[in-house]
Amino acid sequence: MKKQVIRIDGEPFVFEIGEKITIGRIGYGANIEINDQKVSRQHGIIEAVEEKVFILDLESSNGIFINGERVPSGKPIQISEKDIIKIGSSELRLQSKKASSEKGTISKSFSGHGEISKFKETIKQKKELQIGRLPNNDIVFNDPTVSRAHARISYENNIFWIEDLGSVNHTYVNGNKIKTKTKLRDSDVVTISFYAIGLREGAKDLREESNAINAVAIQKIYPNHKIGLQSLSLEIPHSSFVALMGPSGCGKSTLLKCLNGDNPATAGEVFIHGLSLRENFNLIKKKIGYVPQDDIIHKELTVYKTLFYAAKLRLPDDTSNEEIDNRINKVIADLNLDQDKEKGIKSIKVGNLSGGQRKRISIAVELLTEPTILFLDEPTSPLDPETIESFLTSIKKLTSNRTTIIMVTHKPEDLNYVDQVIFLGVQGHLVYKGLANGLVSSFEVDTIVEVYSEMSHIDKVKNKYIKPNALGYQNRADAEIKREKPDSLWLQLFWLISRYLNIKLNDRENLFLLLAQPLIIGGLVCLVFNQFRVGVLFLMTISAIWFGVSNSAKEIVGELSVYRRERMFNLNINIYILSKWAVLSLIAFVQSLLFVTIVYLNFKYNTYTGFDEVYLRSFWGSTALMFFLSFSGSLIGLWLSSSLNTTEKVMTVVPIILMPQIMLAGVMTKINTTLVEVLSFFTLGRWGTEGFSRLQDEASPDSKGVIFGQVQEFSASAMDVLNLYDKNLTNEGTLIGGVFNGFDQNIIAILILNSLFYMLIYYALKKKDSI
Ligand SMILES: Nc1ncnc2c1ncn2[C@@H]1O[C@H](COP(=O)(O)OP(=O)(O)OP(=O)(O)O)[C@@H](O)[C@H]1O
Repeated sequence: MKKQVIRIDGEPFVFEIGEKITIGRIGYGANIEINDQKVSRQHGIIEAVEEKVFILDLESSNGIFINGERVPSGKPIQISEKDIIKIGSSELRLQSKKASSEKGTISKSFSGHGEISKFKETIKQKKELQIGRLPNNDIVFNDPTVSRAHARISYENNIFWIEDLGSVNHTYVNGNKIKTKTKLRDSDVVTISFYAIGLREGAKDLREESNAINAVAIQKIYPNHKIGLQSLSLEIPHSSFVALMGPSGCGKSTLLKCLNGDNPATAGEVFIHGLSLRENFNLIKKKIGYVPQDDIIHKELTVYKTLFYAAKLRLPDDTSNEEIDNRINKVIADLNLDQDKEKGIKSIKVGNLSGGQRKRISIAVELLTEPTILFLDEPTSPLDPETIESFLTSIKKLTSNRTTIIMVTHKPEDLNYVDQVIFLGVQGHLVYKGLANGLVSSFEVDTIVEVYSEMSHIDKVKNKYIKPNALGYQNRADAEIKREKPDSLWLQLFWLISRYLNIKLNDRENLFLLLAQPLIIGGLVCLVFNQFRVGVLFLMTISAIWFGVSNSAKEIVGELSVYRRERMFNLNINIYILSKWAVLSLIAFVQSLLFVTIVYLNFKYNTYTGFDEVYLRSFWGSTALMFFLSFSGSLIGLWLSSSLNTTEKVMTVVPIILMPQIMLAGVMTKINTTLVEVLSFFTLGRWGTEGFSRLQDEASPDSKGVIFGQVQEFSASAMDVLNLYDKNLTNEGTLIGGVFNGFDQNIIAILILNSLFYMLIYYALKKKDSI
């Protein structure tokens, strides 16, 4: 339906062609109410007949003036964008359509669906209207980002009020989140997800009104001064399927990330369904689906669990399991993933699916939130032609559900499925936007391959460059985007831990190896040491550190695409680190327990060692220390995993981190210079071995033992026995003095190192944020 916009004292009011709009004094049920005693109760009418708009004076007392002249009453007068219409002290102007579409801002008003004056009356009569997702509300917005009971509009003491009912995604008035019950004026616009409500006009879905995307003069310059995108403007209508093409490195992914907020433009502004991406990022991010080039799912989980955890992490907390089940079934059906009803895809592990199915599961994850725009970065690249056909057919079907799809592709055959094409030439120049079948002819060539070849030459690209039209636009790219916390940090932690545990438990082979590690290494320690000595403690320390580092080193780098996508959505960095740490600690505990049990039993009951009194003392103390060292090691591993971008690099660096733990522990060789001592402060190897020795020292009674085959009396403790073998681990070193001279102090030293590693992990993860 075509629309016209009239501005009343600057406030827009949208109406449909063919609709009669009444103008009158406030309180008398007119469509446009003016708060002015000079305005009659029924003052005039505005009506649009096709492209022409007329105004009629209903024999009002004080008349209607056009450009200073009073119009005769009872006679429709045609008005244009240039006319200034005065009614009482208010000024009305017909809005230029050109201006509204170029500026790309949302019209703040509503179609009204013929209910314009009734809305206020309804609130007055009912005293309050509740808005929410469930059918028992007075106004139902059936969308996962709307809470069950989201907000309430009420009428008290002749004033209209709006109040948020503790919703997950909040209620906004004129773009500002409301925290308390707030007065609602006629001109105010309440937004809840992509729905808007105004007193004058009632409720409407913003997605029906405006382009899915309006990009106004956006440009991207990377911090290294590389130009990612030359200034360009774009309008993408809703429910369209758009291909984004261009030669390698021309800026397709850059454009995609500017449009979806993953890495925003450095100039210009993007509007999603009329809402500024920057100002409304926290809302918009929940209604955008984005599947980057890499899959955003874990191979170890089943399809159902993948979707279940994604739903738990992304949908509002008040979404019931039944609603989640329904959504999972719907997205599976929407993507044609339920064809094999017999076997059922839900129980299959993602790792056992084909590339095409995996891509669809990544998309299914995104569809759970019913995104209004779906961004896909080269989804068809790894697929064979037959799979592409069924894949794109199911993707295209989504547009009939009001989803707009923007897909980066290199494949000319993909154009058979899309409505529009955006083509970028080298160095980020926009050279074509329009219908798919007009692409080749617009370049006066015969094939798409030729378009690629032409647009790889900068001189040809410059001739075709479509400069942006951004008249009157103010650059607001500096406006700050604040990330919102997830609804509940505890729930996020709970679901992340639960998912991570599931991933670990489902990877049976790896789990078996993790548990085999302490048994094999612990067994070897018992085998090679026929007497309990400091070397055993040293190896316990190094094993603990090694377990921690190796368990965690691949854990972040291996799921970087999942991390990035979830971070963009609402992942909290501290919660993410804690979830990793919690599960890794559990593994570390089991490993430590197994290791210590073997060593303890061996040296206590294996008489071959010849020591009655010297064995691993303090079973639980040793287990606790080994566990503590192992989870400290896992922080080192997580730090490597978060700061390096490939698993290969991480594995290369692991020995560089591990060797100093061995060399600087004071066991292989004496700590005999200040420099070595200072360096040893930064190793867990040093504090761990020393801690173990002190633990033994404190836990052992003065003892008697067999050394070098002779029974000797010891006035001191087992620690001295150990030191008879190796005096290297001493505190005779220069700097240590009395500061860390004790078991407690060893623990404090490790805690200090842990804090340092934690900060390094946080910093490395934070650095991955583009906004
Ligand atoms: N984070 C970044 N920092 C600096 N330069 C970047 C960054 N990301 C991309 N670029 C540069 O911006 C240009 C556009 O890159 P982009 O990845 O958007 O191209 P593309 O068209 O998607 O490439 P491809 O088809 O190969 O995926 C390239 O020259 C690239 O090197």
